Amino acid sequence: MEIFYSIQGEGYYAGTPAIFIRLGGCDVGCVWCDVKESWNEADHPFFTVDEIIDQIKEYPCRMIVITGGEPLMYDMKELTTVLKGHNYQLNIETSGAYPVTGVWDWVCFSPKKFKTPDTSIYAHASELKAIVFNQSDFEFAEQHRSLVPKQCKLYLQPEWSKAEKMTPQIIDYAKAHPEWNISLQTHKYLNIP
Ligand SMILES: C[S@@+](CC[C@H](N)C(=O)[O-])C[C@H]1O[C@@H](n2cnc3c(N)ncnc32)[C@H](O)[C@@H]1O
Ligand SMILES: Nc1nc2[nH]cc(C(=O)O)c2c(=O)[nH]1
Ligand code: SF4
Ligand SMILES: [Mg+2]
Repeated sequence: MEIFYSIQGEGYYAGTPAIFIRLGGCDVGCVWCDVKESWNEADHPFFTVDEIIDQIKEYPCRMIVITGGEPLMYDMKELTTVLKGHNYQLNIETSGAYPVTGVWDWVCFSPKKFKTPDTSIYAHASELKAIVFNQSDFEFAEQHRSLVPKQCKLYLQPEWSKAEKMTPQIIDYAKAHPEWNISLQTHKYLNIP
C-alpha cells in the first residue's frame, strides 16, 4: 500500500525511527480500524521486492516495521529473507489471524475479537498489544496473556476514538496489575504518519 519513514509510535519500540512497509489487504474487520482504506488489496499498487529495496535504501535507518492491512495474509518468507539479507531489523505488526511466515526480529501481536488468532502466533509474540475499546477488553487481554511466552512484553493501548474514556481505566488497571504497560499511539499526538 505504502512505504514511509517515521517514528514507531506504539509499543516496545515507541520513539524509535523506523521504515514502515504497509501491505494492502485485510479481512479481519475491526470496527474501529484506523486504516480501513488498507482492507481492499486491489485498491493499492503492486511493488516487487526489488522496487521495495530501491525505495527503502534512501532512508538512513536499519529498522523496518511491516504492517498493513494484515501482513500475515501473505507468505512473508521471500520479502523478509531478502530484507534480512540487506541487514535490516524486521518487526511485524499483526493480528495473528493467519499462520506465521517469514523471519522476524520482533513480533507485535495485537489480537482481535473479530477474527480468532491462529495458534502459531503465540510462541512468536515478542509483545502483546491489546487494544482497549471497552471494559471487556481487559479480560480479552488477560486471556491472551496466558498464551504468550513468559518474557513477552505486555501493553494495553486505548482505542483511539475511546481514548479519553478508557485511558483512566487503563491507568488504574496497569497500577493494579503492574505486569502491564501502557502504549499510546504517540504518532497521532505528534501529527506524523
Ligand atoms: C492497523 S494495524 C495493522 C497490523 C495488523 N492488521 C494488526 O491489527 O495488528 C496496526 C496496529 O494498529 C492498532 N490499531 C488499529 N486501529 C486502532 C485504533 N483505532 N486505536 C488504537 N489502535 C489501533 C492495531 O491493533 C495494530 O496494533
Ligand atoms: N508512526 C506510526 N507508528 C505505528 N506503529 C504501528 C503502526 C501501524 O499502523 O501498524 C504505526 C503507524 O501507522 N505509524
Ligand atoms: S486486523 Fe489490523 S488492519 Fe485489519 S481491520 Fe484490524 S486493525 Fe485494521
Ligand atoms: Mg497505524
